[in-house]
Amino acid sequence: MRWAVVVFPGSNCDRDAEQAIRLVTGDPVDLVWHDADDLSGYDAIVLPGGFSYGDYLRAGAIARFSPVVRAVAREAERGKPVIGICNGFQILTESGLLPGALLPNRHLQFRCEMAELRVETNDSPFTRLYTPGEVIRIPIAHGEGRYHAEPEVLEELRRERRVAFRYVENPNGSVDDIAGILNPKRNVLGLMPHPERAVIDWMGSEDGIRMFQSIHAHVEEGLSHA
Ligand SMILES: NC(=O)CC[C@H](N)C(=O)O
Repeated sequence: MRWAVVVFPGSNCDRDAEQAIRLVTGDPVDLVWHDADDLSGYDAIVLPGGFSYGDYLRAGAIARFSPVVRAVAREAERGKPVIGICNGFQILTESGLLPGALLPNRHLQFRCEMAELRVETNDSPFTRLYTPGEVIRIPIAHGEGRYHAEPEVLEELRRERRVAFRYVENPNGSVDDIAGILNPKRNVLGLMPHPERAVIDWMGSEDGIRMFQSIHAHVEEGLSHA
């Protein structure tokens, strides 16, 4: 399988994601500039963290107009796994691929620290190698990570078990302690914590490894049945 890590002007976790995926899966990974309008050659797509367009207006609000976002939507529609990490999550909500919005942290501080997350479902291509209820450690680094959604949307997320991760201790004021959510088809995940920063012992946690392994296993299974 082949991965695309999309690079926007201002992305700064693209190389970390690329290296983490290579290390964990051994798969080929391409860094793809945001003016690409065709991602059909890729099996999994990563929107990495950073400050696309300097977070001007609102994080992700300008990046959503990049040509690549239409290509991401097309591949997501075809069922390919798309993971938006931090700024990638912000771009996914701004572009309507995931519901809700990411607002400035309640305390207005940028938080860069280890976070404990509860895995809420393993029914997704991103979480199949975790155990529901398991607590994992994945770092956060954001200023605009407070997840917000209208009550009807929250109700739907809960009913459809589309909250993938919750914070054990809420670091930013996110509604319902939400750290990551899935789309209705469960092939698009947005999460504020950074799994690519938790793949080697010296990083303080290796709990991100299984996220990339999960995606790899999901895609390879699909390819072997194709
Ligand atoms: N590491 C990230 O992607 C965080 C940056 C993000 N734009 C923010 O909310 O501050």
